[in-house]
Amino acid sequence: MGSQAVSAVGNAEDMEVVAQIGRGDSLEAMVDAGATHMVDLSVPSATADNVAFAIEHGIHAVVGATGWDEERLASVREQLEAKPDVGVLIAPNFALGAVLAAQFAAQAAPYFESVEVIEMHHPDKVDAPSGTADRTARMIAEARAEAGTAPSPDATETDPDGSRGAVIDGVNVHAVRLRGLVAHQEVLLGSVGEMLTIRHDSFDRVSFMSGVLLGLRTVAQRPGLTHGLEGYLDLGA
Ligand SMILES: NC(=O)C1=CN([C@@H]2O[C@H](COP(=O)(O)OP(=O)(O)OC[C@H]3O[C@@H](n4cnc5c(N)ncnc54)[C@H](OP(=O)(O)O)[C@@H]3O)[C@@H](O)[C@H]2O)C=CC1
Ligand SMILES: O=C(O)C1=N[C@H](C(=O)O)C[C@H](O)C1
Repeated sequence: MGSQAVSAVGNAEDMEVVAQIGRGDSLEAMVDAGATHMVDLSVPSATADNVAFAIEHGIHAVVGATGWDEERLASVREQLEAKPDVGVLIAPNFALGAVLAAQFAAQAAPYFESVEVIEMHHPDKVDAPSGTADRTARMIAEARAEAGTAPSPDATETDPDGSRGAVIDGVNVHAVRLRGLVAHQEVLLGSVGEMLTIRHDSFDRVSFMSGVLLGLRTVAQRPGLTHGLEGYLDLGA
């Protein structure tokens, strides 16, 4: 993702790559190079420190790396209080279709008795479930709670090996890791006699790059923390 982003930014007429940082490199290289924006596509164990450094140095941050829970997001909001002009976008998924699919799933979720999320990725991915699935499950749970929808029915009494997946805010999330895959997600919504499937597929990592560029072009005009690329899109109510 980092290499793809460097190419995408390098090919954009209104942007310039001034520094490329990998594991073991000093973040000071960004400051020395006069960077105004940072794209973080590192790993869950590194991303929070990278963002803290960017905020401290007044650098706008577009973040695609996963590993952002409520506690970390709250910490970013707190750091931004001292830097009110700095913008941070934390986007679990930069692909437009994935952003829309999560929105559609949340919209549909209150109308079905059951809902579960299945995310499918390449086996080199270090985190499970995906940031996208985590975010989708939370959006679904919020929509169902607001509508007063009952929890999905589930008569399971024994599951010693975790076959029912992770449960995020009451929504079961299943993670598949398979060679050949890139990034895919299905939300299954069921009621008696019917099922709606909302599926998105990223077949190539190029699918994420227009979102990275949109983030870079917008983040400075949106001080504070934005969680999810949908915050920069006009998707209606
Ligand atoms: N938001 C989105 O749309 C998308 C987000 N992602 C997320 O982006 C992240 C990267 O994905 P991907 O490129 O597939 O993963 P990779 O593992 O291929 O790349 C991660 C890179 O980060 C480097 N790295 C590790 N630690 C640090 C550090 N402290 N500082 C700087 N760089 C570091 C790694 O270096 P080394 O090789 O030396 O370990 C590696 O080059 C993941 O969290 C993934 O979930 C991925 C796709 C889309
Ligand atoms: O690691 C990946 O590949 C991806 N990571 C992000 C996630 O965890 O949601 C986005 C996309 O699914 C690809």
